[in-house]
Amino acid sequence: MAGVAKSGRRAWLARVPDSLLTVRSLTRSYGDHLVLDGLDLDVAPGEAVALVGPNGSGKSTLLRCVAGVDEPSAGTIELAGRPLDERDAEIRAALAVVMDDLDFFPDLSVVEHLDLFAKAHGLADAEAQVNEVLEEVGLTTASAQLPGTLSSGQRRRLALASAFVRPRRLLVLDEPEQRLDVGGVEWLGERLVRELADGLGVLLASHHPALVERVADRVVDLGAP
Ligand SMILES: Nc1ncnc2c1ncn2[C@@H]1O[C@H](COP(=O)(O)OP(=O)(O)OP(=O)(O)O)[C@@H](O)[C@H]1O
Repeated sequence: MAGVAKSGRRAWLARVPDSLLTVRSLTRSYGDHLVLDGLDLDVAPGEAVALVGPNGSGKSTLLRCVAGVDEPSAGTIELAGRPLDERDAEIRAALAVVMDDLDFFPDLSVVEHLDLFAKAHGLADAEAQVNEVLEEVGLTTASAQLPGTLSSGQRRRLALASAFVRPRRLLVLDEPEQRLDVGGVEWLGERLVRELADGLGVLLASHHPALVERVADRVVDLGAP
């Protein structure tokens, strides 16, 4: 499957040449441990690229570099032709990230978290958007709860919901299927397919072959020799 665009469902992608995410010669080492060695990667609008590979092969490292929370040792990352820089408001507005290590404000409820994300990004209809996403991820009845009182799967749903209440052009998702129940993974796949149909780009790392098969146009195996 690697490097091969799926035909049919999104065959029109062949006519969308612009790269949303452009990674060139990306190298990341920790001390003398070379994790990523001169990696090139493109994600086009409406395209999903899945990173697969064994534990420790560098998937999260790559995603952290793309998310701007880790510094490449060498190489360049551009989003819609602009160098990745979290001080750039357009970059911040374009990039929605859900990483492996979930991070919440302990004193903000579920609905307050989503409000914060929506309002921070200047969403005009923040309340309606938040309510819609709460319903979609099944957290309406838990909306007044603090993150610490949620189950681990509910916390994952909250993290995903935060990405869907804000503007975005590229979704960066590190093992988004983690801790979701069967229905949750089903919903996630369906939601990502809708995001792709709306022209968003998706870069995800996953250990869930069925999710990868469902959403990914291309698979990059970081464990391949
Ligand atoms: N801050 C760090 N300092 C030192 N080594 C690190 C650091 N971050 C990651 N590494 C190393 O980089 C390698 C790649 O880690 P990474 O988390 O990217 O793997 P992964 O493919 O996401 O694995 P998994 O499937 O387990 O999530 C590992 O050997 C890890 O120990």
